[in-house]
Amino acid sequence: MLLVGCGKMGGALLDGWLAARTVDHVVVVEPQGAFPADAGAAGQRIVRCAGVSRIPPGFDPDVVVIAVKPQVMDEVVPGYAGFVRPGTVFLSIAAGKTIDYFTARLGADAAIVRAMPNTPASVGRGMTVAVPNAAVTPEQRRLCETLMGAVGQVAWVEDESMMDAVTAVSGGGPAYVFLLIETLAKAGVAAGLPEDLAMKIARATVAGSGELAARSIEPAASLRKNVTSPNGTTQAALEVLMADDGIQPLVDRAIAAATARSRELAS
Ligand SMILES: NC(=O)C1=CN([C@@H]2O[C@H](COP(=O)(O)OP(=O)(O)OC[C@H]3O[C@@H](n4cnc5c(N)ncnc54)[C@H](OP(=O)(O)O)[C@@H]3O)[C@@H](O)[C@H]2O)C=CC1
Ligand SMILES: O=C(O)[C@@H]1CCC=N1
Repeated sequence: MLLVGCGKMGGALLDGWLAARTVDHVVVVEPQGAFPADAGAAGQRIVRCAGVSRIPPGFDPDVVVIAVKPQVMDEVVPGYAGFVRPGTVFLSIAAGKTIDYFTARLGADAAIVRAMPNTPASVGRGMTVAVPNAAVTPEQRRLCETLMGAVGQVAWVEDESMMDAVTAVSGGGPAYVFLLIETLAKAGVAAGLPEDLAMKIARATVAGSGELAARSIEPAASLRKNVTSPNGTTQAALEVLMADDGIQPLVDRAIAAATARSRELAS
């Protein structure tokens, strides 16, 4: 594997792949980012290069993971056109950047999977949605499925235009959940709790609820109803959160803004 960019998301994926031992030989192109502490553990060879020109000659990766920011893509991607070979698939995790964007710079023969993972991949609980181009072979699709499946769940779509909304919902989703922890804790402080206790119970509640949602087969609405005693305290809160001007229109606006931003990043 060749990993181009090992920042927050590329690093999270590499952490997950190393922990799951999905990869054993990775060349990482990363100007100055941090490396996982266990990089190069027994049986794993992780080679770091400061730039594309430093990649060991003859290195022939089965997959090139593109994990740099969309804003530097124009200067980075053309440098990897030399890796377009029948046995190599490009796996982009960039927000906004379309398959056409990559074929314009790598050539029409390039096998490209556009994917959108999220940072819980670093603990094996990621969610990745992916779309392949016509040059991707069934074997390459399986390889990408194996990589993304090693760090969480995978869903494939055939309609690439869905990727903007996917980016808004699951790509950025962890940030909204962490914001929920912050807002719950702040509200707890406003209601009279000490800051450390408010943060502890907010974090544990979101983490525990996430785990319950992951393990339960009940729909989210049922899990919500299980907490909501008739005329109890949760109902009082939900009447505020589920009012016409409550959380739904706010989240609708947030997701619309992120979706629009993903479309803007395409060019
Ligand atoms: N963060 C997230 O939760 C998610 C991010 N993504 C996508 O992942 C991609 C990376 O985002 P993120 O990890 O957040 O960003 P980061 O800035 O954390 O990571 C990008 C990394 O690429 C490095 N880099 C810059 N130029 C080059 C280069 N020429 N060659 C190789 N590496 C280079 C950067 O180094 P330096 O800092 O030194 O410039 C940095 O470490 C983006 O396209 C984003 O849309 C997708 C899903 C979720
Ligand atoms: O904020 C971003 O643009 C990236 C894509 C999804 C999560 N982080």
